Amino acid sequence: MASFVGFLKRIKAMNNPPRVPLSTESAPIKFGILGAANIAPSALILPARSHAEVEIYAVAARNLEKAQAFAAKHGIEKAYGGPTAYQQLMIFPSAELLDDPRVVAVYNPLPNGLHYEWTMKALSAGKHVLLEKPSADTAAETREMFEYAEQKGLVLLEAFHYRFHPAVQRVKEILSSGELGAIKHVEARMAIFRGLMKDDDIRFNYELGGGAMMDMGCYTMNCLRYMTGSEPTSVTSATPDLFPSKTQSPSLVDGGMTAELSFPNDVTGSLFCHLRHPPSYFIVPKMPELLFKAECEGGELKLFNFVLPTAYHYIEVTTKTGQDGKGRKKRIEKVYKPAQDGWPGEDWWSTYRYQLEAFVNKVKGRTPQTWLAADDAVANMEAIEKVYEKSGLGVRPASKFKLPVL
Ligand SMILES: NC(=O)C1=CN([C@@H]2O[C@H](COP(=O)(O)OP(=O)(O)OC[C@H]3O[C@@H](n4cnc5c(N)ncnc54)[C@H](OP(=O)(O)O)[C@@H]3O)[C@@H](O)[C@H]2O)C=CC1
Ligand SMILES: O=C1OC[C@@H](O)[C@H](O)[C@H]1O
Repeated sequence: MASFVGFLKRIKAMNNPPRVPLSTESAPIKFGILGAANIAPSALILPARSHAEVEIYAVAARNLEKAQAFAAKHGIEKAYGGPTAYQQLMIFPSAELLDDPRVVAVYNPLPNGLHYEWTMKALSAGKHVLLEKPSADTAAETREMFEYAEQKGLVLLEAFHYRFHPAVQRVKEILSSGELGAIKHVEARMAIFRGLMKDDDIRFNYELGGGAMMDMGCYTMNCLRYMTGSEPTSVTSATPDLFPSKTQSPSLVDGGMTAELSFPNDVTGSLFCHLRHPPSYFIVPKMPELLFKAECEGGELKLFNFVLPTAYHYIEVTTKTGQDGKGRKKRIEKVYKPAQDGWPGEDWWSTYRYQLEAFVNKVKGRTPQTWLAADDAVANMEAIEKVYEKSGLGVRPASKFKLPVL
């Protein structure tokens, strides 16, 4: 009962976070959002409310009314709209989002296939970028974006928000502590049932970098790599469940993907992701899946809900031999707040709120509690490419955009 009440309280506070006044001592970072994206409220606008150094200042959408409605709904001062809203074209006189000198950081939640183009443009305009996952369509694009950010002295973060949550970090700590011995096998699963996502969702659009492996698969791959602390040496099998495209035959879009991987030191990995998991017995919707599991020499560990642990999660640790040397022992841990003194966090902080804390610290030149470096983003994309190559679908089409050399 207490845990159910706790769940309700966390959900309520996460969705209605307290509004803190903007800092008068440290200039708030003014964010501009590219696209009135569905994910923007959860991933940035709500988390920003409880951060004194963040102001969601501008939004740009391809349609002015949409931009204005979004701005009005979320209390955003500036709305840019129309075909040049994301950035001014030379022939148009009005300055738009990326040309607005007040915008310090850009949140890029555009479809995957547009991540590279608009991140490069944002960096070129001198903005820090919080970039949605997966970082781009290809590893080469990812590398280029991070190299460019480095060259410009700007912060670029691929928004793998789950990595900032204390529960996920606790799992990593347990696995690294040696308590369970060497990891032998890891598995990550993320799936939702068919019907939840419409067929015209950006996630099923090949040209926009669609596919389950890009969307949910990027988390599963990231999680396997993070928890093992290594890169897959090979993809031993990759089986797509094709999305029945009306415009592409044969379809190159995976509605779901199952892959088997090899990691160094004889560690094996499995991943499963599905955006339209078919019902059981043709009619019974399957439960959503959000699981990370590690089988180790001395026991096993399960983390239920590794992607959105704030709502609810549990870490189940089973040791083969207890400390007295006998039998199996099982314990459950739940970690909603950082264990280490000095790091801020509330049990209702979403993964996105923890991520925003780190992003702001980085922009402000402070050391974040944790971070995802450029190499991590590139390696994740390389591993996704390996899965697509093995599956026969091939990597997603690279962007045609090239940053003009001035
Ligand atoms: N971190 C997380 O938990 C999550 C991350 N994501 C990631 O965020 C990104 C966006 O996802 P989501 O918010 O669901 O996406 P939406 O379907 O809301 O699309 C995002 C925006 O893309 C813009 N857009 C630009 N060009 C196109 C085009 N050709 N077709 C469709 N839209 C276009 C639209 O902007 P406009 O308003 O200008 O029309 C739209 O608002 C993806 O990369 C996804 O992987 C998504 C969900 C969760
Ligand atoms: O967190 C998420 O959950 C649902 C997905 O489709 C989305 O893109 C992802 O980021």
